[in-house]
Amino acid sequence: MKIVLASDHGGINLSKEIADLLTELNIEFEDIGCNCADSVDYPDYGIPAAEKVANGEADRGILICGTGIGMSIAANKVKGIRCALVHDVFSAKATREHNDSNMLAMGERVIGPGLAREIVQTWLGTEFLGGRHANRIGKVADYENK
Ligand SMILES: O=C(CO)[C@H](O)[C@H](O)[C@H](O)COP(=O)(O)O
Repeated sequence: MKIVLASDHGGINLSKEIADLLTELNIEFEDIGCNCADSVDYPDYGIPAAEKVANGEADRGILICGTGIGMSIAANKVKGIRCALVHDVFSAKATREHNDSNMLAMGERVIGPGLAREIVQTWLGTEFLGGRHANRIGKVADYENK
């Protein structure tokens, strides 16, 4: 599995933590920035990351900003993206099982590194359940494709 990782200035510390985690887990990833303390705009990183997932350059993506909200809003504008804003382990599992989320957004100003690591490991390790949930995400895709 290949992951694309992106953050704005509000998420650089947590982004480094998640990069370390992915390295420890031996998971291939591409970090597209920003890797900078200067103020940047989250769509400039979140949208290119989402495009990489949408076009198959990456299997899934992890986005981090101050709250995760801006990144998730931006990513979900890209066709085919189901980006889940998650700050607890229960939701990390549920959004894979029920939503087949292909991107995860978190906020460095909201949660600490230990919980973020647990969320990422849970999200990466949980499979989509399909069935009734596939019908539901299919309805979202139908609307998106209209
Ligand atoms: O987009 C966000 C909120 O929805 C992110 O948390 C940003 O990181 C945040 O808005 C950046 O804020 P700053 O005051 O410019 O550092």
